[in-house]
Amino acid sequence: MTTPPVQQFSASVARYAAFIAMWLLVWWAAMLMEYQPYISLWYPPAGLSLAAFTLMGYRALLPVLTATLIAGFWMYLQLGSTLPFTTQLINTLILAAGHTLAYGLGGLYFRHTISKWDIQQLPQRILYFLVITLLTTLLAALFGSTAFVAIGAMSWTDANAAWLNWWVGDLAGAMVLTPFFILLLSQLWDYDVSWLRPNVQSFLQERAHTRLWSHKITLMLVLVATIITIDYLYSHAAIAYFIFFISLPQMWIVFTERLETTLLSLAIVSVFIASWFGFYGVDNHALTYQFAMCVIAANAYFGLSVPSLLSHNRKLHHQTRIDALTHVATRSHFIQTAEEKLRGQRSTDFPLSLIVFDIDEFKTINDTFGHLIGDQALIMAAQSVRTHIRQCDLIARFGGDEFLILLPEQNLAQARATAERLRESLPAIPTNEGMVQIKASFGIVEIAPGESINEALQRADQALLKAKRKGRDQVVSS
Ligand SMILES: Nc1nc2c(ncn2[C@@H]2O[C@H](COP(=O)(O)OP(=O)(O)OP(=O)(O)O)[C@@H](O)[C@H]2O)c(=O)[nH]1
Repeated sequence: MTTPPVQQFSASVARYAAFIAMWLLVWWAAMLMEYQPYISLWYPPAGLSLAAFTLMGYRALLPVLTATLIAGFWMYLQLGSTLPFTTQLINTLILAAGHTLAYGLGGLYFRHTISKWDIQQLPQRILYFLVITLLTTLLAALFGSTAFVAIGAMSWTDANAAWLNWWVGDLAGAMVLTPFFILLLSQLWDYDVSWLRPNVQSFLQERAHTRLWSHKITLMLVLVATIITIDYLYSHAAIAYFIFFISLPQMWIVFTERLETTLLSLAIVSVFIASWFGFYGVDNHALTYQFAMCVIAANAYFGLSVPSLLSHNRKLHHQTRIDALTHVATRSHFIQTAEEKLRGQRSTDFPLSLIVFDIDEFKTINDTFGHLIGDQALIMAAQSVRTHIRQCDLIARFGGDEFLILLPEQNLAQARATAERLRESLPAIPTNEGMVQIKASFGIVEIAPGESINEALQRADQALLKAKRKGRDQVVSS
């Protein structure tokens, strides 16, 4: 059912109005964190604007521009400006356009790159995000300080001195808060942010430390308060640098909590750093704290990619060990295990035997009943063998319809008996022409002293060939 246009329009208006209110709230909250008039460690609206353009695309233009215009007028009101209304309007427009243009360019470009991402490319995504944030905030600082000169609120000399601090403040706001706001906006308004989510669920489920989030965040806040207070009391640069150690408990959260919790704790800690710093009202070491906020956030983002890389790695590792069709071991895993067993066997003198078996007339099964039934025959044969061998034995798919079995502590006679048992227990597969019995030929060897796995495999293959030549469905030893 499609929504009527009037309803769609009012939903969009409500969404834009709510966004503007949120932007102004964030902007107002940022003012509470100022450590000197109009100066705070960071500029949180930068993160919200970048998040809005990333999620909404060009549709964010109107609400961001409107919010920045209202903020501009609000400032004039607070300052009790006596400038004529038209001058205030033009000045505010210039300032708002600078902010909107910079974050619009950055957000739209970031949005454009997202469509090209692969789910496993988290580290590249993070790098993209950091570079785009660096450039966007630089642009915002340059546009902003130029706009201030243009409206006569700053001289070129002042702008020259101010743009760097402006940049770092915007950078801290955007770097720490953009992912948090992206997640928040997507939860409020149902934007698709699957690209933001690393595939870490299985990894997190194995972690034991989840649900202690409140303890972890409390620890971080106590550390922040202690460091800033000691820095305020002793004002030594070395003490301020300790704020970088907040990365450690933050990493603990990254590795043990969900994405939402990680981004929320980053936001809380940064708000706490800025507010605590603002509370003391000093500007000693401001840059240290600003850069610490950026570095802690960037570290946390890269940390987020570790669990996803680990789980991807685990999947690949599984793929190299387990055959995708029959779920028995792969050839490479078999060879590796067999070599390890052979080394162990040489020190203990226990026998070690090998079986190679190949399904008889498998091509005919494929050609008569189709490849899906052929696949089914491979799966059933492998599973049947698996249930008839011991826990310590290993079955692997060598390729096609050929399988290998490793039998530790079995001599040739015992291996022969095992092979006979396996041959007799092979199942029948259901086809549209009734049940068809799977048959196979077996070649067996006992690995001789000094013989390598490859040499033993070649001997077993020769025995298998003999079994085929002798009419199939039988066991031949070598
Ligand atoms: N369905 C299916 N067929 C496969 C797969 N891998 C290989 N094959 C087919 O398996 C057949 C192997 O046939 P062969 O072992 O050469 O010959 P055969 O018909 O079994 O005859 P003998 O071994 O001499 O008894 C080929 O037709 C391959 O195309 C697979 O994963 N699934």
